[in-house]
Amino acid sequence: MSTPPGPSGGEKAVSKAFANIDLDGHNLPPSPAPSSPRNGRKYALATELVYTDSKDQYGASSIPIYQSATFKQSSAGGGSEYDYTRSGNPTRTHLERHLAKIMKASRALVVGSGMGALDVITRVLRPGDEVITGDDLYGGTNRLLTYMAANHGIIVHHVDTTEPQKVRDVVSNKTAMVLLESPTNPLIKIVDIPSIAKMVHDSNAKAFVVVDNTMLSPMLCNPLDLGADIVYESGTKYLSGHHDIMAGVLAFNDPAIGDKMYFTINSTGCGLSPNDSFLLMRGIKTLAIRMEKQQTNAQRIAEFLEQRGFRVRYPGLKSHPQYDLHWSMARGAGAVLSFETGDATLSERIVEGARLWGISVSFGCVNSLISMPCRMSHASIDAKTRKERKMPEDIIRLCVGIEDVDDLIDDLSRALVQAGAVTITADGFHANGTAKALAEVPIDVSDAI
Ligand SMILES: Cc1ncc(COP(=O)(O)O)c(C=O)c1O
Ligand SMILES: N[C@@H](CCSC[C@H](N)C(=O)O)C(=O)O
Repeated sequence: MSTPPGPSGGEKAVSKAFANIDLDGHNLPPSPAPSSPRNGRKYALATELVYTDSKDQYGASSIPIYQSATFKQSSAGGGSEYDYTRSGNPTRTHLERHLAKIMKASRALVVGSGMGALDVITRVLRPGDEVITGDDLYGGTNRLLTYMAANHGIIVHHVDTTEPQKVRDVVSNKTAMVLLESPTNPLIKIVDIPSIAKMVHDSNAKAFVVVDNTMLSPMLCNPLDLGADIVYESGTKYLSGHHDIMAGVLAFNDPAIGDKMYFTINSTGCGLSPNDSFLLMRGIKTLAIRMEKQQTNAQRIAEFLEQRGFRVRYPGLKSHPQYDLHWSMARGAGAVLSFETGDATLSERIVEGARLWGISVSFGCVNSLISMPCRMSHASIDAKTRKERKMPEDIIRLCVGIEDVDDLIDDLSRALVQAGAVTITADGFHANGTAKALAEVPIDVSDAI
């Protein structure tokens, strides 16, 4: 891995912008609230999400959109806090400081998409470096790593990250990065982040442990507290919450990592635009209330499907084989669940029969979505690899929104009946055929490669 270049124009402007350190050692003001009210108690995250302060000349209660590419300097020597929006912009900085606070990081940076965030992170890799990652991971992540392996000389090991021993077996002094998702997308497998992070750091102090926290958001999990060096997420999902922007977020505690990532963002020009920074900032304020409602709905729907005899993957269900592990790391189960029918054509009929549930990729939005990952979000993983990784072609993913849960259940029930996935009985209806047979076999999270 390369060492970061020394600061030049743009970096100087940003280090100036990060000159204030709060009581917790965060380089954060003016955006966030003070870390604790007068009695010394920490503010709850729901409070921190909403509260922001700024030095705006008119006291604007929401951050103004500094829709300007350039900033006038007071002298020929430049040196003002901002000079050019690719290098830094007040709206983006406000958002980054707010995110650092809520992600419990010393620094956060924002870019144009979740994949953009991973691109920034993986630019530290050099030919010959090795990356260890999961066998169930988001299709776009798999695609980027495959591209890097084919074109940039990176060696990628896909292992079952639900078993830390499998990671241990491949860690070496060539390991530059261990990339984890938990829960995984779409098999909802849980990864023991603290054990893997400790083991990786003990084996190779130079390796970065990177966690994609998109499925939980900072509302439910802080991977930096669990031992990760870098956390990133797609701001397109829960953080913004309305599927009206694309964004990516990165956060770290080590200033050297932050400088390296900032250098890449400034060099490649992928920083989030002022307008999208404003929208992401607005979305974040309602994260707590959205997530609370979404996961309450998700829990009801997961229980409904399980009671009706389907095999359901959701960490809010006691039947999830890694229930305890999940709750040792997270404050909630999130709002993405998947279930199987054992028959891809049947799944297709269910998905197409839903009306309230939009057939759409993505998750974390206020609207409920239904999809077939193997044909949609994970279609970029070829069929042979999906088979090797034991990804069920019939799996249906539900991304639960904030609608009335009974309406969602009604709509899903109608789709299940219409598709012929259930048999109507005196006490309601129950999964039949392949779905029923599948549910009799408990989920084995380590059944992939
Ligand atoms: C787990 C996960 N990580 C990263 C991404 C990439 O985010 P984006 O679509 O914002 O690039 C996605 C979805 O796209 C995802 O599901
Ligand atoms: N066509 C897109 C698919 C995006 S999937 C978005 C999201 N991460 C999800 O899991 O639904 C692509 O090729 O990337």
